[in-house]
Amino acid sequence: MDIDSKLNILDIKSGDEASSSTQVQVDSKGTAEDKDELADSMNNLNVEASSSGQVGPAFRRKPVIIIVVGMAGSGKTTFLHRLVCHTQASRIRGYVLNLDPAVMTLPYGANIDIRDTVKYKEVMKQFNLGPNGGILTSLNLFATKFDEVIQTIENRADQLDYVLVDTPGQIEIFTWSASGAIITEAFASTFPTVVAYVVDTPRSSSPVTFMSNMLYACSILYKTRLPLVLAFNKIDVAQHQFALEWMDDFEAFQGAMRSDDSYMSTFSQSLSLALDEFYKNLRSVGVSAVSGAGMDAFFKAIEASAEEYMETYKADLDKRRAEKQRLEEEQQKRNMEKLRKDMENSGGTICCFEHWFKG
Ligand SMILES: Nc1nc2c(ncn2[C@@H]2O[C@H](COP(=O)(O)OP(=O)(O)OP(=O)(O)O)[C@@H](O)[C@H]2O)c(=O)[nH]1
Repeated sequence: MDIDSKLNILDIKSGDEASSSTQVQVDSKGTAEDKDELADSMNNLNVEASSSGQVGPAFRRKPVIIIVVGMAGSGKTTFLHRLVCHTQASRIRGYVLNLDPAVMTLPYGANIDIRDTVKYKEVMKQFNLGPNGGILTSLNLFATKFDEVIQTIENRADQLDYVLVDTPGQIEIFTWSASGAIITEAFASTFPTVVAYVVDTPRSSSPVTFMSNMLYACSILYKTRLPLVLAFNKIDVAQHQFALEWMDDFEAFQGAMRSDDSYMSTFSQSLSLALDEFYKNLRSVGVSAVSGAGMDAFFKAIEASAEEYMETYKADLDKRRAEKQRLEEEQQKRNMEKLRKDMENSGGTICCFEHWFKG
C-alpha cells in the first residue's frame, strides 16, 4: 500500500459518553514531522481519555434503594406490599420496582415491572428452558436495559424518598447471578442502596435453620458489599426475641443446641463464634407483613444504614471505581504505546490498526 495515501480515521469513544469521543486523523507520509504529529495526536487522545472524569451518572443522596431479598416463602412480596401501604399512609414518597418475572399477581401496583418488558413464559419456550432458567434469562435480558431503569428513577429522584425493589422468589437467582450483580451495582453506584433480608421467623426457631439462614445473609453481605438490615418477618406468629438473643450472645445459641450432639449441631456451634463479628455489623428488626408491626423501626434501620452507606460503603465503592478506572487507563496507555510502535515500525500502514484492534 502506498504510504503517501491517506490511511484512515480512527474514531475512539472513551469513557461513558460519546461526548468524549476523539477523532484522530492520521496522514501517514512516514516523515519525522508526521511522526511528531502522530505522537501529538495520540498524546491528546490519552489526555482526553483520562480526563473524562467520573464514569456513569452522578451520585445522589436520595432516593434510598431498598432491595428486598429472602428465602422463598419468607414473605418478601407481602412485606413489600406492607411497605407500600406504610409509605402511602405516612406520606413517604415511594417508587416500586418488581424484578420477579414469574410472579402471577402482585398485591401492590409496581411503577416498573419486569413483566411488562420480558414475557417469562415466552423466554422459557423460545430458549427451551425450565422455570429457573426462564427466570434467570428474563432477568439477564432485563439487566441489559437497566440503564433505562436508572435513568427513569433519576428523572424522578427529587420527588422520591425510597425505591422498593422486589426480587425473584428463588433467592439465588438474584444474589448469585451476573444480572443480579449488575442490577445491584447499577443501583449502588447511583443511589444509597440497602439490602433488606427477610427472615421467616417461625421457621428459624430451630438453631440449625437459623444458622443456615444467617450464613446466607452473611454471604449476601459479603457479595453485595452493601449495608444489610435483617427483617425478622411474621412476628405476629412467633416473636423474634430468641434470634436477637442468639445473635447477641453466642453462649445462648450454644445453650439452645446443648441437647443435640449431632454433627450439624457441633458445626453450628463453631459457626456461631465465627458469625459473632458479622452480627455486630447488622441491624435487626422484627416486623409483620400481615399486621404491619415494626414498620417504623424498619425505616429507622434503613435510614441509619443509608447514612452508613454514605460514610463507609460509598467511600469503598469510590475506591474500587477509581482503581478500576486507573487499570483501564493503564491498559489504554499500553494500547496506545503498542499502536505508536506499530505505526513507527510499519511506516503507518493500515495493518497496524487491524493488529491493534485484534490485540
Ligand atoms: N402470619 C404471617 N404470614 C405472612 C407474613 N408475611 C407473609 N406471610 C405469608 O407467607 C406466605 C408467603 O408470603 P409471600 O409474600 O408470597 O412470600 P415470598 O417470599 O414473596 O414468596 P416467593 O416470592 O414465592 O418466594 C404467604 O402465605 C403469606 O401470607 C406475616 O408477616 N405474617
